[in-house]
Amino acid sequence: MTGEPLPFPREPAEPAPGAVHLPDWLDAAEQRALVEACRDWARPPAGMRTVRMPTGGHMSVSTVCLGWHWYPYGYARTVVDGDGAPVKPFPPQLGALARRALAAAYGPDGLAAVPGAAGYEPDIAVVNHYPHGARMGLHKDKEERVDAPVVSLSIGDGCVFRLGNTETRTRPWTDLELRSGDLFVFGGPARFAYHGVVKTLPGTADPALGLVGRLNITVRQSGLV
Ligand SMILES: O=C(O)CCC(=O)C(=O)O
Ligand SMILES: [Fe+2]
Repeated sequence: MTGEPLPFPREPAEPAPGAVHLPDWLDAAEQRALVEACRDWARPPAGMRTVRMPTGGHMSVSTVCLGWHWYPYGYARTVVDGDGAPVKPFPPQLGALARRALAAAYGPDGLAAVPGAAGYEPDIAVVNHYPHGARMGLHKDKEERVDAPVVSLSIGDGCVFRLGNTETRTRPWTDLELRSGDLFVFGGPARFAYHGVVKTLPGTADPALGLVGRLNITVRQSGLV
């Protein structure tokens, strides 16, 4: 897979108003650095764990949060559904990267038109690891109190990402492939759209990343104090 020419160049796309996909936004060195950072963030205390849902089952992804700890369904400063430790701090470099991401996605002149984009002050990162076979059902990121965009970075195996609508968990939706290094932003009218991961594409990552499965980092602004 890796190293072979792609059948066609992947172009920037706006699959829905406010939702922007920039393929290959992170270079190889940035991806490797984020993989290393994720390894550190994954360590206990307040390390990576699978989230237990109120229905009793566990999510198939493993998750670690920075800044604020997400649990179903809220944010806390400690791992209230785990070891109880204080959540690791949100790294300022991730904030700077996310601001660059918004400028790239919307263009310097487009930022003003997207709520919360121009003065983006993210304070949460949710890091998900998808082992082979993991997926994420359609959901909204709705525990944040403000409508500032969500910045999503994908590393490792590709996946089929489903962007739905804001009203229902049903069609219409758009399926797109997110690959290692891709940036996906959802803000504006797409900020509270349903979305999920239908499946990962095992074996599609560059082995040099030293990563099994897929990593996704979403950067968000909580609006919490
Ligand atoms: O893995 C992805 O691309 C999406 C992750 C996601 O939707 C979430 O963490 O809320
Ligand atoms: Fe989400």
